[in-house]
Amino acid sequence: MNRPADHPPVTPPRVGVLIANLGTPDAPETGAVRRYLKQFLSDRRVIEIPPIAWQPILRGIILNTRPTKSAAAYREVWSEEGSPLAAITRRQSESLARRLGPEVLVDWAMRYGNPSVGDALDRLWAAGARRILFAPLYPQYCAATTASAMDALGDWMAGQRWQPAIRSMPPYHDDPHYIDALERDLRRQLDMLDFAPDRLLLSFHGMPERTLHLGDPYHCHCQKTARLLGERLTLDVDIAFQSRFGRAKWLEPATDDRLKAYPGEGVKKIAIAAPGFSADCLETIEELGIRGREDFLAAGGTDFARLDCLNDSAASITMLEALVRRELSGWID
Ligand SMILES: C=CC1=C(C)c2cc3[nH]c(cc4nc(cc5[nH]c(cc1n2)c(C)c5CCC(=O)O)C(CCC(=O)O)=C4C)c(C)c3C=C
Ligand SMILES: [Fe+2]
Ligand SMILES: [Fe+2]
Repeated sequence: MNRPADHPPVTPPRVGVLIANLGTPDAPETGAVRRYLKQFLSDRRVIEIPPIAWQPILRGIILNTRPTKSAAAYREVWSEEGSPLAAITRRQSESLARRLGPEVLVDWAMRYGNPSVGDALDRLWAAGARRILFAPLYPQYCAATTASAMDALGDWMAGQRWQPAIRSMPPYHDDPHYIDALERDLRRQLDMLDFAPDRLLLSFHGMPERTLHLGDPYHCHCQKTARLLGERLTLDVDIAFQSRFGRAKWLEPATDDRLKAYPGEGVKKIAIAAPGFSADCLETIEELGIRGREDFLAAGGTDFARLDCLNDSAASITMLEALVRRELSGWID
C-alpha cells in the first residue's frame, strides 16, 4: 500500500441511525434549567419573534423567573437515571440497536442540552458511519420541533469537510405502524385500570395558532392521529393541546380547560394519553399526571389515569424498528 505514513486513519464505512428528541436540562437545578431554556427559547424556530424584540424579554424577564419554577417541577419527575426524557431516549436507542444488530450503529441525541446532535454525529462519524439516517422522534411534523432538529443536523453538516450521506425519517402521524403501536399500548394500559373511563383525552403539545395559518401541518397531523386512533378504540376520544407558553393565542381546546370543565359536563372518570410525545417527560408526568390530576379532581372528577407514552415498550420498539428499517432500505440487507 502506498499510503503516506501520516495519512489520517481509514475506517470501514458503516450505516448509522441517530434518534433525537427535544432536550432537557442536565440537572433539576436553576442554573442548569436556565442554560437549557436559554438555548431552547433562543431558537427562532420556537419563538418566531424578531430577536431584537424577544431577547430583552427572554434575558430580562423569563430567564430570571422561569428557571427556578421549572427546576422545582423537574425535581418532581427526576429519576435515578436523570431526566426521564433523556433516560427513555437512551433506552429506546439501546433497544433499537439490539433489534438492528451489529451491522447498524445507533446513537441518540437531544436537540437542546446533552448529548447534543453535533456530538452524537461526531461519535457516529468517528465510528465509521458514512451513511446516516436522522430520526427525530416527533410523529407529527412541526417547524418548532422537526425542522429545528433538521437545522441542528444542517449546522453539523456545514462544518464537515467530508460529509456522510444523509436520510431523514419523515413524520409518521398516520403511519399504520405508529397507530398500531398506540392502539396496542393504550389498550394494554386501559385494560389494567380499576375503573372504566367515560372519555379518553388525547393531549398534544400546543403551538401558537398562527403557525397553523402560516402553513405548519402540525395541527392537521395531530387531528389525523387522534381520528385514526379514535377509530381503533372503543372509547369516546377527545383532543386537546397542552403546555401553553406566552401571551399569543394557542391551539384550542386547552388541555387544562378541558380537565376543569369535564366534571361539570358529567364526565367524571377519564384517562389521558399524550400520543405526540415519544417519551414521558416533564410535560406528561408533571403537567398532566400531577397538575392535570389535581385540576380534574378539584373540579369534581372522581377517577383519573394518566397513560404512559410509548417510551421503550415492546410496541414502541417494534414500531421504531419497522419505521427505521423502511428508511434504511438499500443501505442494509
Ligand atoms: C412534542 C412536541 C413539542 C412541541 C410542538 C413543543 C413546542 C413548544 N414548546 C415550548 C416551550 C417549552 N416546552 C418545554 C418542554 C418540552 N416541550 C416538549 C415538546 C414540544 N414542545 C417536550 C418533550 C418538553 C419536555 C422536556 C423535558 O425536559 O422533559 C419547556 C421547558 C419546561 C418549562 O419550563 O415549562 C418550555 C419552556 C414552546 C414555546 C413551543 C412552541 C412554540
Ligand atoms: Fe415544549
Ligand atoms: Fe388542521
